[in-house]
Amino acid sequence: MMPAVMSSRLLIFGESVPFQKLLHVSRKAWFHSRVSFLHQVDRDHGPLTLASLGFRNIQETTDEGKPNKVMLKNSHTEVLKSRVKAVKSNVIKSTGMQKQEEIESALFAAKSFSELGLPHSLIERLESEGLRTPTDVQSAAIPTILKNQDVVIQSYTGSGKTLAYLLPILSEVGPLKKKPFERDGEPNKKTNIEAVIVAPSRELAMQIVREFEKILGPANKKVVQQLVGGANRSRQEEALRKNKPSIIVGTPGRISEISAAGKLHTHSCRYLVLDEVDELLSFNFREDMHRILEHVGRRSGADPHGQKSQLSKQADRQTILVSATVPFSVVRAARSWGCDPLLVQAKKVIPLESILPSGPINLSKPTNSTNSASNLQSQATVESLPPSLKHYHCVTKLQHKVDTMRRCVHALDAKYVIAFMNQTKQLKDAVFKLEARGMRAAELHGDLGKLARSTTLKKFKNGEVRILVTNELSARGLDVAECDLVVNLDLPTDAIHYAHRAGRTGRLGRKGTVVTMCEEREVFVVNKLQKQLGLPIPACEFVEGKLIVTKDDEEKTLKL
Ligand SMILES: Nc1ncnc2c1ncn2[C@@H]1O[C@H](COP(=O)(O)OP(=O)(O)OP(=O)(O)O)[C@@H](O)[C@H]1O
Repeated sequence: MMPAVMSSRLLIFGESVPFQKLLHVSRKAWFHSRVSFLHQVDRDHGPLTLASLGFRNIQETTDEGKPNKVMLKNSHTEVLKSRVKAVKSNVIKSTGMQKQEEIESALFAAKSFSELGLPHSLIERLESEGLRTPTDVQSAAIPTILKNQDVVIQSYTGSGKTLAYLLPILSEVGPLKKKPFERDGEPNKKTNIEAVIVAPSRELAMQIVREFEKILGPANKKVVQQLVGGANRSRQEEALRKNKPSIIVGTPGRISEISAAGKLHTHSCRYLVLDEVDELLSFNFREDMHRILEHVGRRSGADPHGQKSQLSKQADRQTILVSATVPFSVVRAARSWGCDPLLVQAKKVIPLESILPSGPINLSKPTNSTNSASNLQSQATVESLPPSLKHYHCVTKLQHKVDTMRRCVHALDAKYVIAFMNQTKQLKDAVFKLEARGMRAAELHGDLGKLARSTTLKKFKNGEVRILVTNELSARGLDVAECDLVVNLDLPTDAIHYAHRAGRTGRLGRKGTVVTMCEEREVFVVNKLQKQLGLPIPACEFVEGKLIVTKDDEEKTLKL
């Protein structure tokens, strides 16, 4: 039995850490079990996010009173602690053994990128792009990744998670990397592909490529190459051969296809990043993700099923998992794919081992034992949404939804609107109606060709199109800073989908509004979302060009 220690705020008796056990299971078997777990969670309990999970903010010990693996791996977080100011100290008195951790209470807020251990060349590039101050999640993630830790990065939409992993990678890979004298040890030998970044959609992968190119500068564009589906594969293979990029960014299908054809050599790759990892765990990507996880940063010739070879293989690459929403399936996958991974959030870095599948606890908010599971789960999902967002719902008949949206756009004087629908046919009809009423609208969905999709996105970004009517394709990752209104013309399937859709507005601290249109019979779904998200979504109407919150709802939501 593992003794559990009580903190002043938490009392959680834990599961035994499954990591060692997992090492005995063939990788294929556990990958598939992760996938089915994700589906199980979604089906049975609705969406789970990280903060809906339990944390042990304590160090554990073995029966003999020796520190266990969790304790030993915390030297890094100790280092981080020394760099930051602890805002609160939890004095944990335990049964005779044990140091304590205050990792969760440390405040990570660097005032400049130069405080984070990045090379000068990279900081110069950041400055020339007008990037001076890191966001909270960047302050926490960059030094952690630079210490070669496997990590799961979780923070709300639009908080800058891309640069949080991109900068430490560019610090070690490509022309801006640390000079030998800036490093602690010997410079690494140049390998072929040094970093692989996987994203679930073409648009997101292309956006990540643009972010890399922006930081690398025009002279170094060839360091990074995109391998996305829907584009000419032989041209991509030719570019790989000619340009010898150090970093590739792509979608699972295309990366695994080119890898299977023997045209992509990633065995000595140092970084594997899975952006929107919870989406990448979905059934659709299972085969391709399996291949990527088996090959990237894995030396060939090793026995894929032996425990020893798996351990040595695990040390070969650094695995970085990223999303605003992290269900427990991701936590388990991270433990299996990585080596003692850390969870990095905006203001805390904690060992992933300390997260439990039960008892949703959010350490950033005071809690007590009387909190219901749904309340705690709600707090969890809130962490995936920017705090500056305003949420409303509007009850309307199905046939009036588009007109109501038009009035909503006028009432809020929104300039960049993203409207989500679930079916392509209805989506096209909505665009038709909007255009007929003189609004500049365009459709964006998977049935469109690559060129049409990128042209539409460009038009939306440069303001030619005011309302982008789209589906789940655009819910994740799409970064249009100016987007000031998100409208759900159809309800999202669950709170996680709501969070990603909503997160297209209010990016990086900007203001944003989310309005969900629903029929009378659908109001119960909105009520459920309110509970799961732990935030008020009051009813509103659009009267005389103004958004008016319904009186009853104002009172109800105040009680939330
Ligand atoms: N330190 C910074 N200073 C200024 N702008 C930044 C900084 N970090 C990131 N940004 C910008 O903020 C925007 C949002 O960043 P990013 O897309 O990485 O967010 P995200 O957390 O990954 O969001 P999502 O979860 O929706 O994918 C981007 O346009 C990015 O260039």
